[in-house]
Amino acid sequence: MTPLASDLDSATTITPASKPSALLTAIQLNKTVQVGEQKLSIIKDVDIYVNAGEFVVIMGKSGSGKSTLLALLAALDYPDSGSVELAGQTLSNLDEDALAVIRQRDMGFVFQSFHLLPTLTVAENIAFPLDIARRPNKARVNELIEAVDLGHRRDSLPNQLSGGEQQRTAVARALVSQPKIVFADEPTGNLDEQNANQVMQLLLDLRQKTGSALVVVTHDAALAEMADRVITMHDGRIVS
Ligand SMILES: Nc1ncnc2c1ncn2[C@@H]1O[C@H](COP(=O)(O)OP(=O)(O)OP(=O)(O)O)[C@@H](O)[C@H]1O
Repeated sequence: MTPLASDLDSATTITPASKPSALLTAIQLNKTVQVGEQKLSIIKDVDIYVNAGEFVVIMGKSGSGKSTLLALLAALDYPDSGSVELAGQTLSNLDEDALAVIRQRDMGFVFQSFHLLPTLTVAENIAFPLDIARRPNKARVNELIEAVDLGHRRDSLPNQLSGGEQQRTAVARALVSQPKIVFADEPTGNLDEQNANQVMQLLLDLRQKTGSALVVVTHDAALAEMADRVITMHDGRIVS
């Protein structure tokens, strides 16, 4: 049977070779905020890409726009203009419900202030991304609890944990569903040096096992040395 023209079209356009190779691509991102009567431009013409499995660090002075950029890349905030694409899907024009599905399925998050659910135990917090995606997996949760060395605290609530233990829980939660990409905003910012090193090492070890890409905003030069690529921001722009 002769193929229809539309079949030929789709066969020629959806080949792996024709897809962009980067996992995450942001093009010409701009973001302004209203401060009193003034519109302040805080992200300016930012182009960025992250490859699958890559570890990218975003550095820059306080106020340079790092956290805002991370929020735009993770589709936690909308740009004024420009687009963000994850695994070939444009995020910038999806509604909140569609974004929530993508965040659950493809993304993990680690924040400076841990953001654990206060009424859930360590084990329940770690299981949460799998449970809300209706893919419960006890064995995987147990594996992650052991990997972050919290077997003895699995039934504790977050307020019964030290800062390091809370962040180790958050790291396990971020990676439990083997997301395509993990975003971390100052993940070691609230920890002493020893705990910071331990949390970072766990994040890197787990990321290696899952193959997830990792984008980290940090002031930590030691962390930047471990990255595949360091992006430096100044006044809302990428300068290197
Ligand atoms: N909602 C907002 N309203 C007004 N100004 C904002 C808002 N969000 C961010 N800003 C400003 O935008 C700039 C960039 O902020 P952002 O938090 O992204 O910087 P940062 O590089 O992450 O800083 P830090 O290292 O201190 O966390 C700052 O000058 C900040 O004050």
